[in-house]
Amino acid sequence: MSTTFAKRVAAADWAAVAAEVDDLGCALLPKLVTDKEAAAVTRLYQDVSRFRATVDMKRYRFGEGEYRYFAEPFPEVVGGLREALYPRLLPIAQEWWNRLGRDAEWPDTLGEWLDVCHRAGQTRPTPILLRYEQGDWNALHRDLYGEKVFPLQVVINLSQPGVDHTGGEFLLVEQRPRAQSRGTSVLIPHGHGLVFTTRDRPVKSTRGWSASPVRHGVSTIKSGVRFTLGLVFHDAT
Ligand SMILES: O=C(O)CCC(=O)C(=O)O
Ligand SMILES: [Fe+2]
Repeated sequence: MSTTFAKRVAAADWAAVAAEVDDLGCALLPKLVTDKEAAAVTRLYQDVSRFRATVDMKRYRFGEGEYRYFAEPFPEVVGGLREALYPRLLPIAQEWWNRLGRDAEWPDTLGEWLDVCHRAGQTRPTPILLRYEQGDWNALHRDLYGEKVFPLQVVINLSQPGVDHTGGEFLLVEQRPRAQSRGTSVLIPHGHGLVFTTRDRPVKSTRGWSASPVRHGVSTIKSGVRFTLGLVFHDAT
């Protein structure tokens, strides 16, 4: 079964993905979940036993909408994709830290990296299922949960833009050194992933590489409902 997810992830042109992430801070991935899987994961939202916590985004001023943190054991597609994506994102992360003169501490497999997180006290799982209804939105933010950070993450649109929802564009804002910020918006196709910068990334200037902080969010859902699966690669305190 894990080979299924590895194959889907391998279908991306990873050299092109790396180049685009270097250019824009984010890049679309191929279809990572089938329509059937997307519907099944969406349906899980109602089964509270599959989750460890629910967050009302308005209450924390995170925007409006709701999300739930998956509890272990994860649905196969969640665990399988997270594991298959990690080794593909790893060389990009390593190259970024190399450019920034930082120590790249991530081991070769997700399991080993999560052990590192756990030893540092970041023991709680971070995959989330988000639900946005009409009028909901996600404020620009960064998913940092402690000192241990993996610099890239993936979000998958379980809904079909233009059919299940209008609006609800993924937003990315990059703070450039000594300049105004740059914004990018992406309408993520049904079942596709988007890889994006979690905290900061190297940007080249005349003075060499410097780290540009990046934030992400979601524009207001104009109509319908939008469910997404968020895969962060570090665990939480
Ligand atoms: O719903 C989205 O597109 C983004 C959700 C999010 O903040 C995340 O995946 O970290
Ligand atoms: Fe996020």
